[in-house]
Amino acid sequence: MPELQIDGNIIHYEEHGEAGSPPLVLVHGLYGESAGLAPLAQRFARRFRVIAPDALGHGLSSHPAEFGIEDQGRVLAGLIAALGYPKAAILGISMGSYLAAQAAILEPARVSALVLVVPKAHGRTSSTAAYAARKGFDLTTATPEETTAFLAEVLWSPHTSQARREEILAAQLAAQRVVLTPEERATIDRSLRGFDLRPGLATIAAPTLVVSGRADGLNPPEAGQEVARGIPGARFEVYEHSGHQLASEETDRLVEDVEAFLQGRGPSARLPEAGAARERGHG
Ligand SMILES: O=C(O)CCC(=O)CC(=O)O
Repeated sequence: MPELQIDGNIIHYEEHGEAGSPPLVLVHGLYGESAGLAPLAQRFARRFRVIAPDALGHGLSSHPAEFGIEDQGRVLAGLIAALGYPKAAILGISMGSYLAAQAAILEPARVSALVLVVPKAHGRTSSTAAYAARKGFDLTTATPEETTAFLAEVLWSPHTSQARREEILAAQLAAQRVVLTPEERATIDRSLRGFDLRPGLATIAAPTLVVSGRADGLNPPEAGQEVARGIPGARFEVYEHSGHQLASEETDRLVEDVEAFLQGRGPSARLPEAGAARERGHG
């Protein structure tokens, strides 16, 4: 499994699709990892070279004792560079959208386009921690099964059938390679405390598509709209049948919308010299 050293940390990533296709970095959500996005990555792989990293503190990447979303943003930009691309599109889901936007703010030259799915611009904590605190649920000690079952209420829209919920849950749990310890979960929670993208949003030059789910109980459409309003020229879509987790037919729509949105943005050719470095990185 490929990995690279970025800013002194090991970053594990998966790749899907043809090596010569335009690059698309796919970033997972809170407590997630790249493997959980494999079904989506494979769909984007028809048109893109999909690079799906495990973010810092997640999956098989390094688990530093402390980090923040600025570190995560730099890692995403560093990964694009280390793979030999001058720039790449980034699609982030939920927490992944915070990290993607942060990368575009800190390293604008590395980001050709942004797709922010169920984002928010700021928070005293993660939306999940805020929700859990309201309900008196301890996220740090709960098992992945307990957490997902607990979050089902806000993750899925009323349109998502019970069968579909169980299917998604089973796939997510099956894709989990690393079960986070309570300390690791607490570190991830701390990494999102007090984050505020608002001052940087106006500096984002990359063409941006923002997608919210109408029934999202974690990051509602108003949160997505705030993000879209802050980014010059951003396009904002609300998917009517989705919650925080996109409905299956609206996952199809996301793939189509993103393909259409990114089409014509210009593939980012790989730099020859950095491409050589990449081969070494694989070794
Ligand atoms: O709690 C947050 O702020 C982000 C939640 C998240 O990333 C959940 C997910 O979609 O994996």
